[in-house]
Amino acid sequence: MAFLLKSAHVVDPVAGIDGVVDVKIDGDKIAEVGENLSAEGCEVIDLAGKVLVPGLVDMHVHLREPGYEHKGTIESETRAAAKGGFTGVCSMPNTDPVTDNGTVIEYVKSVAAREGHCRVYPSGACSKGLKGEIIAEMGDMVAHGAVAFTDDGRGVQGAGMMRRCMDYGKMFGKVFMSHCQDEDLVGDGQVNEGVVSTRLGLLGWPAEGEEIQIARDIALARLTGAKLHIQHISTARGLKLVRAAKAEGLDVTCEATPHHLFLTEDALDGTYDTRLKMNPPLRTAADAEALIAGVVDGTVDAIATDHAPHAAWEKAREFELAPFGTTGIECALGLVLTKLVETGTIDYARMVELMSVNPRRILGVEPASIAAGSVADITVFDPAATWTVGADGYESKADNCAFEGVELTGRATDVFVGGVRTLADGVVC
Ligand SMILES: NC(=O)N[C@@H](CC(=O)O)C(=O)O
Ligand SMILES: [Zn+2]
Ligand SMILES: [Zn+2]
Repeated sequence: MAFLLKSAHVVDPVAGIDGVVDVKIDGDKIAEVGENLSAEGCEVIDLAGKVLVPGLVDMHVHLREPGYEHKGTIESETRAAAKGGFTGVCSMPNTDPVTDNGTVIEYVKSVAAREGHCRVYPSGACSKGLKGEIIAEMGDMVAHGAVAFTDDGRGVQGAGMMRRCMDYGKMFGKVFMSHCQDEDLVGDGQVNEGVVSTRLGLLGWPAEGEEIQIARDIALARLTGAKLHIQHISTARGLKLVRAAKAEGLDVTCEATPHHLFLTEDALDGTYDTRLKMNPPLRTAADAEALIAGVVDGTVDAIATDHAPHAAWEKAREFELAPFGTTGIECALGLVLTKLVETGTIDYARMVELMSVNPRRILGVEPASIAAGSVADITVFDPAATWTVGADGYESKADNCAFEGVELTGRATDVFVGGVRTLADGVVC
């Protein structure tokens, strides 16, 4: 199938484009980029007023399948990804069975190939069963297509175990993605430890419970030479550790989520809203400010959602009993456009780095560019579309979105994955 995408404002910092041009797709590749391209043999899509960028990749997503299909499925959550403007997601291994061997990787891939609405890049566990005791079948998982190792949902608790995982797993060349949470220190912590936890009478989850493992894993990356990526970073001091590691020349990257950038613990005050319960917890305004500064100065490499669907009945419990996690993949682009681009904090090119170029690079998956010969993974959005999160429901099976009710400007309209249309004028295909 050939498409001529006409008159969009194309932004691609890698190809060095920032202007109105046509893009021709032929089969799974971009055939031509330029002015006034011929429409012969093409379905023409007029994108005047829209912005066209290399396909967005969310490097931190919980698809829940296999095992937790009551929360979400590969079909429903990749549908949510397409609606949000994403061409690919990295799936997390805290499934049941845990994604800790090649067979489960193969299962995720095969369901995604059959039912998925975007590319799925599976991550594999560091340890069997996420227990932190025995190294998972890393080589087997990589042979079947795992792109990264992580025990996300938990951190690897033992420093010696993490060192052995890195020492062994680094030969496969994949990145180690760390969920930093010292379980001994965090215990049953529910929300950020401080004024708000005291006022709400909830057990505190101290910043140090995250920072200790960030520091530890940076030290272990130095010791072993493994590539390290810090997941859902949430504190100012944690970010400072990453900045110092980069200055030292270590191969260390990090991601921040929209909820840690744009929400703070203050949102919890007086609400006990379980949609605002997640790991790591919402932190202070000073932490969020520091993260945004990191997005601007390059310390934060990627914006990833940690999309974590849960069933309504699971979240409709007392705060202490509700599971941790918020959905976010359907509103992430709108949030970044509204809160970072419209405000002049970053430009479109930086947004593309954070949501497309860097996630692909860190995961080591095929790059996508708006250039002839590149794979046709493309995201198109209307920067002027105003909408309210959750007002027309969600494509995700879950509705535990921390941003429900927030008014945004900017929304994905069209998505192509390998030249196949997965979102057409706002409707998932
Ligand atoms: N972030 C969360 O609060 N929850 C995630 C797990 C995780 O990312 O650690 C989940 O699987 O629900
Ligand atoms: Zn996590
Ligand atoms: Zn996660």
